[in-house]
Amino acid sequence: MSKTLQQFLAEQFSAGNIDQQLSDLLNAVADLSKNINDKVTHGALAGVLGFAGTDNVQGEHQKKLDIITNEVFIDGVEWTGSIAAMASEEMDHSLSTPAEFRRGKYLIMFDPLDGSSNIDINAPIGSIFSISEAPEGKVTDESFLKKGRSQVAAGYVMYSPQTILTLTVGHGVYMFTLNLGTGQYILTKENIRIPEQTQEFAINMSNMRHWEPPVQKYVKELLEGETGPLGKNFNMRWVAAMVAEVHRVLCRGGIFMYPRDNRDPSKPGKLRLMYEANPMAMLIEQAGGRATNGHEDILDLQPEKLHQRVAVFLGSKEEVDRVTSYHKN
Ligand SMILES: O=P(O)(O)OC[C@H]1O[C@](O)(COP(=O)(O)O)[C@@H](O)[C@@H]1O
Ligand SMILES: [Mg+2]
Ligand SMILES: [Mg+2]
Repeated sequence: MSKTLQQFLAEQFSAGNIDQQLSDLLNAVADLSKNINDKVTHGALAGVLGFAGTDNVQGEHQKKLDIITNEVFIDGVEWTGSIAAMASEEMDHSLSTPAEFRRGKYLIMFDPLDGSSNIDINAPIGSIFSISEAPEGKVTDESFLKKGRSQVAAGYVMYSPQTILTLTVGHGVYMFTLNLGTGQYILTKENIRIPEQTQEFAINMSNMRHWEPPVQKYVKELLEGETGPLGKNFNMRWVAAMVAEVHRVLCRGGIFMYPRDNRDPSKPGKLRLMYEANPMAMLIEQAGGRATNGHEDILDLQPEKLHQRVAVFLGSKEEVDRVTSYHKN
């Protein structure tokens, strides 16, 4: 018989890997993702496409779906009794659990809609979440600034031909596919392992002239293929949604890179540490891969700001080791 997400979480609870509050929270995230999936699937019919006419704290133009999915996340988790506060790409500051709901022991951070530029062209998009324990007492933005290694659960939902929820609670990586007939997430892949070697890379090549020397050198070698020092040909992919790139890496290996570049020194990379890089790094490490910022493992970085950006190199270990070592020279 196929295993549902609820059954999987009940097993993880029995094994002592998660407590009741975390189980409730993960079930709530799964439920709200079905709501997002519904809106995404209906697109123009649901009136969710196009710009909202507002900017987020990072100065990015918000799409209607960025705002709608942020509200779906808030409504979906605030009542669970599992969280003390939440933070999101789309909110300037963290939000404590409203007084009418029971305060729980966890913090959740999310990118409610990842891959915003794909929304209007009906290409893959997703949601990313990271869960850690809340401190005692009042929660502020600073309470969220803990190393990624302290996450107790992380995952993403990918809205594409299939809707897939990928999850780790620190004991391997599991994928669940949404059965649209029954509305249940069914376990479809378990104990995912990323091959150590790969011949596939993903990077936005249009930024090449802005990259730092180690990345220039590495990508040049990738492009030289079997005639270069790496001695093998590489294929390239770019979906423009981190969720889809990480999903591909988890399914068949590869290296995904979003390096820092020299356009704006105040922005060390494009991706956000707290609700993009950290949860993805936890999934990647749990699947036997590696995730660095070119210098250190992402999970060991001490965050300084809620919306901090970071360079990202993640995926098959051999290639992430290589590009990371180039940063040392
Ligand atoms: O515009 P580019 O350079 O292709 O960037 C794509 C990257 O930006 C992102 O879309 C940023 O995430 P948001 O859509 O949540 O802002 C990543 O998912 C993706 O990897
Ligand atoms: Mg994103
Ligand atoms: Mg987003």
